[in-house]
Amino acid sequence: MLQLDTLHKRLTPAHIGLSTWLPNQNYTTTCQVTVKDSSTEGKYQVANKLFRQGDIVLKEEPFIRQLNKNHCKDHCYFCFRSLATKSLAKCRVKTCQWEVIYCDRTCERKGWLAGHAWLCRFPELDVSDMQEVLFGFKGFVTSRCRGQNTLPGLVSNLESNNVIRDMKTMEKINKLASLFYLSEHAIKSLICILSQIRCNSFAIKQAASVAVDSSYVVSRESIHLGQAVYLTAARFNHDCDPIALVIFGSDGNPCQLQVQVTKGSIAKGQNVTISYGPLVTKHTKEERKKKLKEDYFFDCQCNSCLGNSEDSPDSIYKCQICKAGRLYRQQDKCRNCDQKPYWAYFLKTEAKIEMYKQQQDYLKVLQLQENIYHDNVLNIGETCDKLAQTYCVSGQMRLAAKYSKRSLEVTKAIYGKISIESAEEMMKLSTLLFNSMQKAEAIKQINETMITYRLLGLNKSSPEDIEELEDMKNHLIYIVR
Ligand SMILES: C[S@@+](CC[C@H](N)C(=O)[O-])C[C@H]1O[C@@H](n2cnc3c(N)ncnc32)[C@H](O)[C@@H]1O
Repeated sequence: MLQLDTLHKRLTPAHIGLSTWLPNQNYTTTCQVTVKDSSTEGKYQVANKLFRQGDIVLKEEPFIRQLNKNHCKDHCYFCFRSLATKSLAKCRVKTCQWEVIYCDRTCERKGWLAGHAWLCRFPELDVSDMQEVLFGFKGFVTSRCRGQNTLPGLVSNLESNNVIRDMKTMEKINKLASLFYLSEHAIKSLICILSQIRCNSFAIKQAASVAVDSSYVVSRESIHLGQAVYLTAARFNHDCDPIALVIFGSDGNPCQLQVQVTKGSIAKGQNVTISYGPLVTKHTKEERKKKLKEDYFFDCQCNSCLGNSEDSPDSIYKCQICKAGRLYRQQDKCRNCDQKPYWAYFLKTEAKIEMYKQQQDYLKVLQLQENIYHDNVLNIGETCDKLAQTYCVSGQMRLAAKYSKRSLEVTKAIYGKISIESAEEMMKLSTLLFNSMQKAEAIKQINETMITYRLLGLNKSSPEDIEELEDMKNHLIYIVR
C-alpha cells in the first residue's frame, strides 16, 4: 500500500484540493463541555456537570499551529518545546532550506503532514512577513485533508473582518496562490480561513524568568511562542468577568490548552466563559469594547458590558468628601454622598504623580495615589511592585517583601487568587520572604505558592520554580533556626 509520505513527493501543489487522506483525529483528552447556540452570541460552551474552582473542563491539542519565526532556532517547529537540552531532527529533505528543527522524527513527521510537505520546496516563503498567510495555508491544507474547505465550524465574522480590504495581506495571498496554482475557489477558502484565524486563534505563551538590573533580581515575563487554533476551545465565548481561565503548557506540552474554572462553582448547563484579553478588573468599558471590536470584530454582550459600570475599573477614584464613594473620571456626583467631586484636585494630583514617576520616587507616588484612589487598584499594585523591586536591588529585603505583599493583595483582588498573575507575584514574595529570613511567613507563603502552581498546572510547565520553592522550604526547615 502506498504511504502518505511518499505520495506527497509525487504530487504537485495543485493536488492539495484533492487530498483528503488524514483520518479524523480526536484533539481533546478531557472535554466536559457541550456546544449550545444563542441568537446574540452564536455558539457557546456549557458545563456537562457541576464544577468547582480549580476543576479542568477541557484539555485540547491544536487543530493547526504556527511557531513564531523568532523562536524557530531554539524551539521544535511542531510541538514548540525548547530544544536546549534535546537531540534534534531536521527535515527529511536534505536540501530543505527552511529554518525548521524538531525534537525528534515523530515531530518531524507530524510537522511534515501539517503543511511543511507543501512548503518545503519554496524557501522564499520562509520570511517574517508571510507568517499570517502561511498559517492560513496550513489551515487550508489541514481542512482539505479532512474533506473541509475551511476550519470546521468556526465563525469568520467575514462581513466585519478586514482580510479582503487589507491590500498587503491580499498581495501575499496572491503570491501563495500563484506558487501553488490555487483556484479561485481555493483563494476564497484561504481568505475565509484567515478571517477565522483572526477571530478564533489563541496566542501560545510561556512564562520565563528574565534578569533585571542585577544578576539576582529576576522578573517573570511571558514569551509569545506562537499561535494555534483549537476546534473545541474556539467555541468558548468571551466575558469581561470570566469564570474560567485558559492555560498553556500543562503536562510539559507547550501547545496543550487547558481550561480551568477560576470562580466559585459552575452549575451543569451554565455558560463557561473565558476572556479573550479584556478584563473588567483591568480595563475600562471603552477600552474593552474597542479592543474586542478591533481584534475580534464583535460588540461584547457580556453582563459587565451591558450593565452598569459602577464596579468597573473606571471607578478607581475615592470621593474626597465621604471617602467611601467610588467615582469614575469626571463623574458628576458621588452616588454615596450625593456631593459634586472637585475634579481639578484629582487631575492636579495625577500630574504630580507623573512627575514623581519620572524622578523614580515611588514612595511619593504611592502616597499621592493612596490619597486619590481606592485600595486594590492596578496603579497602586504597580507602584508597590516597583518599590519591591527597588528595595530588592538595594538589598533591603524586608522592605521589598512588605511592598511585594501589598502588590500580591492587589493582584489577587484584580485577577483572582487562582491566576497566573497571582502565581507570579506569589513566587516573587516567596523569594523575598526567604531572602529576608522571615522563616514562618516564608514557609507559609511558599506552601501557598506551591498549591497555586499545582492548581494552575504551572508545576508541569515551570518545574524549575517548584524545585526552587522546595529548596527554599527545605533550607528554612532544616538549616535556619
Ligand atoms: C472564538 S468565537 C466563540 C464562538 C462563537 N460564538 C461561535 O459561534 O462559534 C468568537 C466569536 O463569538 C462571538 N462572541 C464571543 N463572545 C461574545 C460576547 N461576549 N458578546 C458577543 N459576541 C460574542 C463573536 O462573534 C466572536 O467573534
